[in-house]
Amino acid sequence: MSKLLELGGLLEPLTAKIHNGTPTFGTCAGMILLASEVKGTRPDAHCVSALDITVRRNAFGRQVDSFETDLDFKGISQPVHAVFIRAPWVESVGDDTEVLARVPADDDKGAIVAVRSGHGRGNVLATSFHPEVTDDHRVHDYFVSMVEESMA
Ligand SMILES: NC(=O)CC[C@H](N)C(=O)O
Repeated sequence: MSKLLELGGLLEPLTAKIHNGTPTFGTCAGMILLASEVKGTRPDAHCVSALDITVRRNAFGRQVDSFETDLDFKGISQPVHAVFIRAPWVESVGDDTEVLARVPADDDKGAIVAVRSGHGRGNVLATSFHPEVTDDHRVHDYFVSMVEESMA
């Protein structure tokens, strides 16, 4: 993903736009791109460093280890059904990064799978899972609220 952005001359303007405050939501590979540190990636991969997080690519295993589960998501009242497709997880977060969801604690040690910058005020959201493949729009609604707050 970062290679294509670089080849297309988009990496620099996209990075600048995100750092200038444009609300941004990354899912899965998008989370990896937004991270400040990435484990298990190519040495020449770039990241946008819009979130102070360390992520590990393919952390839950190979394509056949893709799975679905229900998650508690901070700011959304009922559990969210989450689809993980060869997903990354977040290994650590900086002081200014809010953890919004983890996989259930008995699975994969309760790994962090949703984060937001700036403790409820930041403009950058990322999930390890793919809310765009379900009919549940609540995570997208959460992002729309972030966009509205950024314009208030
Ligand atoms: N569904 C996805 O976006 C998968 C991401 C991919 N496994 C990666 O590490 O780049």
